[in-house]
Amino acid sequence: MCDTSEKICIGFIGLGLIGGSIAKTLRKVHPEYKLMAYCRTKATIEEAIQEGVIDIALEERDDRFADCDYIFLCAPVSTNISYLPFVKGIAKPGCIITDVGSVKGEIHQAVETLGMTHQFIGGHPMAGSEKTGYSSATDYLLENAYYMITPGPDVEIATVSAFVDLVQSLKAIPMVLTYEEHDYITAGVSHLPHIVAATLVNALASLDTPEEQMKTVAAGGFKDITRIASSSPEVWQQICLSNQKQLSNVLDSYIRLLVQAKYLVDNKKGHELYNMFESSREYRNSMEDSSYGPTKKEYVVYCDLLDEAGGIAAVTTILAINQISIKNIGITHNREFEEGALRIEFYEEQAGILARKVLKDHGYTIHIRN
Ligand SMILES: NC(=O)c1ccc[n+]([C@@H]2O[C@H](COP(=O)([O-])OP(=O)(O)OC[C@H]3O[C@@H](n4cnc5c(N)ncnc54)[C@H](O)[C@@H]3O)[C@@H](O)[C@H]2O)c1
Ligand SMILES: O=C(O)C(=O)CC1(C(=O)O)C=CC(O)C=C1
Repeated sequence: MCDTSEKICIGFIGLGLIGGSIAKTLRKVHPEYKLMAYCRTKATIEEAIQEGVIDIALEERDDRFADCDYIFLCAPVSTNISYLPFVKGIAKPGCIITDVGSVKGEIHQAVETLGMTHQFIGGHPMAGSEKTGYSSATDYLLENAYYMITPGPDVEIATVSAFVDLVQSLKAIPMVLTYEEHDYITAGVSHLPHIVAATLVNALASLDTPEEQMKTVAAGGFKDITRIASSSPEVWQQICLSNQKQLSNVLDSYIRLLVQAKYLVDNKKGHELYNMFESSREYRNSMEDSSYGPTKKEYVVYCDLLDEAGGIAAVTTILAINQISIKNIGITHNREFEEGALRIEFYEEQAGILARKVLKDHGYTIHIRN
């Protein structure tokens, strides 16, 4: 589909966390591409141009969208749908319109109504964060993340293939599926957890003492499970409204499990409570690191422990002296490593790279896991 003799041109509507991360990654891996964007906030586009990520700032309904080979809709889900009539009118023949929205059913239905099924490929990177905006976007957010792709029924196979290649070039892992499958899966694995996190935080707020002692002592457990409660209300309001049916179904199943858990507590059903925690532990432990979304392999360093007392303390001290923050640390007993190795997880890719260097400089053997 794309005319490869010309520079590939990609346009964005919305340049926040996800649009910004795709643009930054494209700039890194395809420096020759022409990138253009419209963003509601003028300061954002100015920043993106200054950084060399975006070449051309566009107005909201700019004629120059007609030059694009791909147009990425990167606003909240219903807002993306509202831009379809405009992009349909402006897109040149062969231009593929894609989106990054967390729900796919409604946009595919709108695409069908508008007669755009030959030019729309739904997309959804399963990576993100509770943060919003271009300033939180990175050129590595999508790395090792599944990127779900829901092609319109009339898109040519070669065109889907070219899009899959584009996604792969961003170091994401393409997964092609139907929009119905997509919306069922994401209702369970993403939309329900956001409702659980939001309601859990709201429950704590209403249960807390006047002195806010719960808030004061809230530790790792509460914070781990509620990070995503800080996500954008605008983005999540639209997701919940858009995936209403599937979300309502998974909420029903979840509420049944909560009612069951209350019954086990109320009736002191020790054996059943044990089973509940045992089965959740088994399933959770069976998940791969690579499915942890933004916790990328690059953020994890494995190193052999030197044979000395206080081995872990020595490593953490070296990292602390170099001002490298650790997210998590522990010994891993994996067949890949003969004796077991220290697994150190970092918040950022850069921290992992620096840690590898300083630990090597101190004589540690570093393992890269593929
Ligand atoms: N946040 C995540 O973790 C995540 C992950 C994958 C996909 N998504 C999806 O990506 C999309 C964008 O989310 P985000 O996290 O980047 O949000 P964000 O708030 O960081 O960015 C949203 C962008 O859309 C623009 N925008 C908002 N309303 C607009 C309007 N009415 N007209 C024009 N532009 C408008 C904003 O200016 C901003 O550039 C959403 O559809 C969301 O479902 C989010
Ligand atoms: O890691 C996070 O903060 C996210 O919420 C990312 C997350 C999710 O896993 O639910 C959020 C929305 C998406 O559409 C995809 C990914």
